[in-house]
Amino acid sequence: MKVPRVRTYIPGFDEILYGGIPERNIVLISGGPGTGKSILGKQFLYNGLVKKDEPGIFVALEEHPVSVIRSFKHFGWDITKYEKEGKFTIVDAFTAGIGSTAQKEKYVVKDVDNVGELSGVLRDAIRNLNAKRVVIDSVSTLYLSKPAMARSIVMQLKRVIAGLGCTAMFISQVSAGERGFGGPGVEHAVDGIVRLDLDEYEGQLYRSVIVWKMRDSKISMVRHPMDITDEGIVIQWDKYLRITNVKAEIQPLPQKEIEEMRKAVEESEEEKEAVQEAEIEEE
Ligand SMILES: Nc1ncnc2c1ncn2[C@@H]1O[C@H](COP(=O)(O)OP(=O)(O)OP(=O)(O)O)[C@@H](O)[C@H]1O
Repeated sequence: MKVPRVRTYIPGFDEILYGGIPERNIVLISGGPGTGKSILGKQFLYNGLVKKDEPGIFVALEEHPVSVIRSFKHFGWDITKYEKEGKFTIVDAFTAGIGSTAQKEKYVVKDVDNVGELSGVLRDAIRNLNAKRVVIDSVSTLYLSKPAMARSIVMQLKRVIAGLGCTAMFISQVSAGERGFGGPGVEHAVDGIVRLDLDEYEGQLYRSVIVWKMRDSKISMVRHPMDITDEGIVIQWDKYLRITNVKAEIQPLPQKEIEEMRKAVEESEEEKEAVQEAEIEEE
């Protein structure tokens, strides 16, 4: 059975996922510092609004809400327009409501150590906006001081988010050079894992992305080169990064695989349209 997909519209990302993220999946976006995790999450939300008119929520645990808006704007993504229309909001789990700007925020989590409070605020926000996309930046902040609780925290959030029909990215911070994605409890609890990397070879930094797992989906099995541009993230889905002991080089992917990915993306779009048409006819 074909699973409905949520297109990210991030150049190259839907291709390496063979059509997009399966609906209601919770995807861990894992990576070291500066690898582009936050940008990827923001682009996922912004594209949902622009391309599909799908409301979105950004849970800010690492950045002040003002900085969150600024970094959307840095890429030319006018998120305030959607905020005014009631289609986008920030859940402020950063300021604890302290400060004049913070007091204007509608959705504030006072105690981030209380996942019940966060889930409650998030549930209200999803219902009020009729949100379809959620990004938590970063989920690892929630269990930094209590790793044994990581799995139950992630499961509680997953129940609320997937239960209300949303698809989400959970950003997970790992140390530069660390091989894992966020601890065994979390890695098995989430539906998908995408890892962003920044590696140095011969004095040059290379950005890359690899899909480690995605429930109910075929995935690209190679590491793809990735760029951060003034318009956001661009994944070179038709190339892979070949790393040997001494060097890394960008290689083209076989044409057959390129065609298969391109076709899967086209089909997922056609299927969504067919479902929408069927729904309209039913009404
Ligand atoms: N316009 C741009 N062009 C190229 N690179 C950019 C641009 N804007 C930001 N970057 C790069 O994006 C990186 C930051 O990305 P992002 O904030 O998503 O990282 P992150 O993975 O969330 O990091 P952290 O976990 O440290 O917060 C910066 O290191 C910066 O070099």
